[in-house]
Amino acid sequence: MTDILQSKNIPIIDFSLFETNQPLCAQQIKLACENLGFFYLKNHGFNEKDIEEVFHNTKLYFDQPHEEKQKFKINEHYYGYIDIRQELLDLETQKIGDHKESFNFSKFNDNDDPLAQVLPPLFHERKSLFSSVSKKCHGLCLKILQALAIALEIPQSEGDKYWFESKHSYDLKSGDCLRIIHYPPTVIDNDQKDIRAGSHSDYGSLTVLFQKDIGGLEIQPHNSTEWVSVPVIPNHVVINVGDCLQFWTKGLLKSIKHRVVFRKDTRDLDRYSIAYFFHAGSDVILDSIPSQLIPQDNNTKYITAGEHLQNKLNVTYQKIY
Ligand SMILES: O=C(O)CCC(=O)C(=O)O
Ligand SMILES: [Fe+2]
Repeated sequence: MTDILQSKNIPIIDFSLFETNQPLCAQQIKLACENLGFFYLKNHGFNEKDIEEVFHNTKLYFDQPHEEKQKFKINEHYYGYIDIRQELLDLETQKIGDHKESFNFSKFNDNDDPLAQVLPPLFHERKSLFSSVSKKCHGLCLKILQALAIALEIPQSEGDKYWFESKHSYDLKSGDCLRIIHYPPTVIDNDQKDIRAGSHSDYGSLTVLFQKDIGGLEIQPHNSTEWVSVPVIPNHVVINVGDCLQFWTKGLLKSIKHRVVFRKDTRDLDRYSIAYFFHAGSDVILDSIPSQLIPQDNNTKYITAGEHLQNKLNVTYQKIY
């Protein structure tokens, strides 16, 4: 209950509005992205059974022996298994890596791509489930970007509501990734600071996040030092803006910091989450930006074109290899 109260400032948007009242849906999404960059969606169109199945297989996968998981460890494209403490998201304050393990899936292309990710047997057998959820996440993000383009009034000459969409086709080469995450209970005693996922912002366009049962996700609103809990609300997904969208809109839409902490009541329990990181095609990120995306009276310090994203990418690679 406390959690729900704490989350009162995080908007909950009914996504059935996208079909019934697109202008209203567009305004609500734009407002949420301008203020907090984080919001819940209900009536998002996912089949709850599919999401349950993904969580079920996520647990089965991480329950396997360590050697089994290591057989498909993270590759140079950032797909595969990432071990506990291998990723460190907050370089400034963390002394040890995140207390989590994860598995990154690349996009699922139907053609026989010789470079396609080779999946562990457990996932290979359930490829159609993971492929369908990955594509649904991608499709949902495209709709959210359409809503944003409507609210930002991108003119027809620039591609109107399809401006963002043209840069995010499923077949473009991009950093898109479906990630399953397991946060085991902490093994460090209470006096030492341990964290499930250090403070960071996501560097793509949007992230779709499915939480289940165990909370711990927190956000730090823009210009604030406070951390606000993002509790689990059954059948709701969490959406957040990434750095790329903040960059394209010169800070109008906010990519804010978030982290996953050990809460006292659940520090002894395993936590699982599923995230979809939605990215623009690598070759089109720096294409020209319609002037409508540049707010007229914005005091936000601009992020330098591309450098920020590049830095983030380099950081990601450095900490793994
Ligand atoms: O597991 C979560 O709730 C959040 C994970 C996250 O922020 C990330 O992997 O970027
Ligand atoms: Fe994140």
